[in-house]
Amino acid sequence: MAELGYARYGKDNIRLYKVHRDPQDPRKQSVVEMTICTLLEGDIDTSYTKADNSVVVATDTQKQTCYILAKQHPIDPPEQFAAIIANHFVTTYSHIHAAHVKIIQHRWTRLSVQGKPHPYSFFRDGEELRTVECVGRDSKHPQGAGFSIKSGIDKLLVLKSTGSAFYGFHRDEYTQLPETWDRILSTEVAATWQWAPFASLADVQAIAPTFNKAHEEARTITLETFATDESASVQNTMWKMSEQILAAEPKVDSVGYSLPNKHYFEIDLSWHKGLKNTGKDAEVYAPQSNPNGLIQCTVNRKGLKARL
Ligand SMILES: O=c1[nH]c(=O)c2[nH]c(=O)[nH]c2[nH]1
Repeated sequence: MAELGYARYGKDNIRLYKVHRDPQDPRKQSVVEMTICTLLEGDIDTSYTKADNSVVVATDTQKQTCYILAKQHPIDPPEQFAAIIANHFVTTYSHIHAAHVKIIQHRWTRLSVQGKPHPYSFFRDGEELRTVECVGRDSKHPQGAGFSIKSGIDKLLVLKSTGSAFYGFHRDEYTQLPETWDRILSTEVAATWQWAPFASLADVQAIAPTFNKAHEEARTITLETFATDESASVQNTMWKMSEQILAAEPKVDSVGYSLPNKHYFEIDLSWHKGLKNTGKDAEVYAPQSNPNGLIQCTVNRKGLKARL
């Protein structure tokens, strides 16, 4: 009559902070703060259907494991740390066949005092996040053993006050939007890049420095393309960003963007003494919270579609 479909369980919102002290000067420090989600899959159906807790690696155990692994291993880059956690679960427990690990890394940027980087003080320079989604599988998993890793940037808020147009779009009896050759463009960037599959943890570890390099490249490409592209549309600008990330990082199979179009409406003030505030005279705008456009795409490296 009933059978279990989707079944995963774990600990969400595991908050973790790690300090690194310079061995030469222990007051010279760097810090990383992250929020982790672990979800396990495997031969766990009986915990749902038969109240059999013997197959349950408690969610508290999953949390403690993250702390212990953080003590024993580097947590930078987060891609490698996510793979270390996933690998632990699928190799330690023979009935766990996949571990899904998400990491959100929060910003702590070193602050400067009188122009000099301070050895142990940091500030939150924006809500931008670095993200990782890693799945580690053992050989009993239907997809076979290996690691899939998707890196990303989230909540990166940007605005340009000109250099964006939107015209030539389809018009019919439902269309009210006028064409524009000069508009404000603002979005909160969510970008992801999917790495080619890894056969083992050792393969992930072998390219560890590439993860930070790719993050920097993707961030720079996103920001610089946003700024310099004479944008014809959000669609076309995000395509240009995606193409460049694929070109910059050969081990990336596909790139995805999800960009809300955060509208700023012109305000007609002509009712007040003929004040000119539209078209080329527009200076005061009304930022809109909703509704917003939402433009998404995934751009694949040519020839790889089959494996994604
Ligand atoms: O860049 C844009 N893409 C759209 O698809 C769209 N639709 C819309 O109303 N404004 C915009 N802007």
